Amino acid sequence: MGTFQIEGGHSLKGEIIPQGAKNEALQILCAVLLTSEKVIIENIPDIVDVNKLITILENLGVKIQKQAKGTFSFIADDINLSYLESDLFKEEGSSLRGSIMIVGPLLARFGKGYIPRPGGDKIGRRRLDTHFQGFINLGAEFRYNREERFYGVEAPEGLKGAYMLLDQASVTGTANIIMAAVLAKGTTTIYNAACEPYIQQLCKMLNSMGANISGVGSNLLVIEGVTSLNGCNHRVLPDMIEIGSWIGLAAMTRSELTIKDVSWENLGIIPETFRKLGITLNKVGDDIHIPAQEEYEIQGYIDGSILTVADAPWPGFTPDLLSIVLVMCTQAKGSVLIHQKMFESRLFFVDKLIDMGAKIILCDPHRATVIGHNFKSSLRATTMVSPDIRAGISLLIAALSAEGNSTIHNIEQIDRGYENIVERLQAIGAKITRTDS
Ligand SMILES: CC(=O)N[C@H]1[C@@H](OP(=O)(O)OP(=O)(O)OC[C@H]2O[C@@H](n3ccc(=O)[nH]c3=O)[C@H](O)[C@@H]2O)O[C@H](CO)[C@@H](O)[C@@H]1O
Ligand SMILES: C=C(OP(=O)(O)O)C(=O)O
Repeated sequence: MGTFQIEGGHSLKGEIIPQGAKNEALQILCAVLLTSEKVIIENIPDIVDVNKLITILENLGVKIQKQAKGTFSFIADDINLSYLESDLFKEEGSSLRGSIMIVGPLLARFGKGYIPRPGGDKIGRRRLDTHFQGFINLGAEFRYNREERFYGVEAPEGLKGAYMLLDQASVTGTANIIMAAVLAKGTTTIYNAACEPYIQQLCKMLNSMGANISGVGSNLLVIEGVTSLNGCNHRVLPDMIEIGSWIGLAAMTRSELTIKDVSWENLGIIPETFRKLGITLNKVGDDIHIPAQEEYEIQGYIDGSILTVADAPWPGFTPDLLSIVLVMCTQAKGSVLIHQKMFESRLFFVDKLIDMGAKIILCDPHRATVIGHNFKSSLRATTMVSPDIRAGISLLIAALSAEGNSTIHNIEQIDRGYENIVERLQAIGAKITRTDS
């Protein structure tokens, strides 16, 4: 188990370059299975979840070559479908959430797709009905082995386009159905589609491969099926969740930071949400410049009532930044209600912040009220265990702000989604070291 040792209470300074987006990369990597031609992807983050998916692709027979840091070529011209029935696949496929998105492309191209119950954060129920109902709508037969928790879809005669209204705007579900539908016969209409930048990027990539998807960026996608797709070059966007994490870090440590090349146009409501919490964000070209701020004051509503930050499908605020916003508010001037609507077990980590001296009331599993200290008293250093990826980075930010030495165990959770974090934080002045045992 890996551990971070952190000496907190120091302000940081400098530039930080965001990695490529984890959740986009996971979709884009699965899409290489849709063609036998060469696909080149740039800006792939070097993080555990992405590397696990690359291993799965390798075991499926995809020829993969590293061309430069973050740039790989993929050729899926000789796929080994027997891997899907192996014990190795049961182990590897269940170790991350993103593996679920190999099912759509495999079903579309080879008429069958299997997956063990995928892993990912333990942050509440994470059902897969939207994915499989979508495949059934396209004509696939579905089976589920309850004992082994193993899912399968088959369509020996091929898929047929259909109209569907998704029961929820699932991000990976929409990606999976899109990847199945691009090679289906006829027209598929997906209403209540998720439209996060991850999905928009996937659609752009698929269109550049010869797919015919319209409505990109909206919740109504129309896909005219084609018989085959060709290769392409694709570049993954900067990770908006990492960008939000660095904004939270700058605020909590009262540091001046510049986050480079953030792709402002793809950040949606994220900058405005941080501004409502009193953070100054300057747009300098495509960078975010955050000046060192002695304090940041949470704005109220026009009628004077307390601000709520809640998650929602895009263009709403992403649930993956709520833990970071929460930790940041522990030192804000004012109070806020954090409402995590999507996941029912994602706020329990606040116990650790309460141990550190934060003023938080967990109202119920979905809602927490935070009363900021306005830096009148700092958080206390402590020893903690990272429960999930975003709680993990939030605890790390708390530790960097707290006076004294903190220890965070189970940092493998953070490794899932943050590249080379120790070196990158050290480069801006953080006192952090890592031990692995
Ligand atoms: C690998 C990957 O890309 N993971 C992301 C993806 O997970 P993932 O695609 O697994 O998440 P889903 O979008 O399917 O659903 C997330 C949760 O929100 C609930 N839900 C979803 C849509 C909706 O309209 N109403 C609703 O209540 C679902 O029931 C579920 O509990 O999207 C999540 C939601 O942005 C992010 O937290 C994850 O980081
Ligand atoms: C919940 C997340 O990831 P995953 O869906 O891969 O568990 C996340 O990135 O915050």
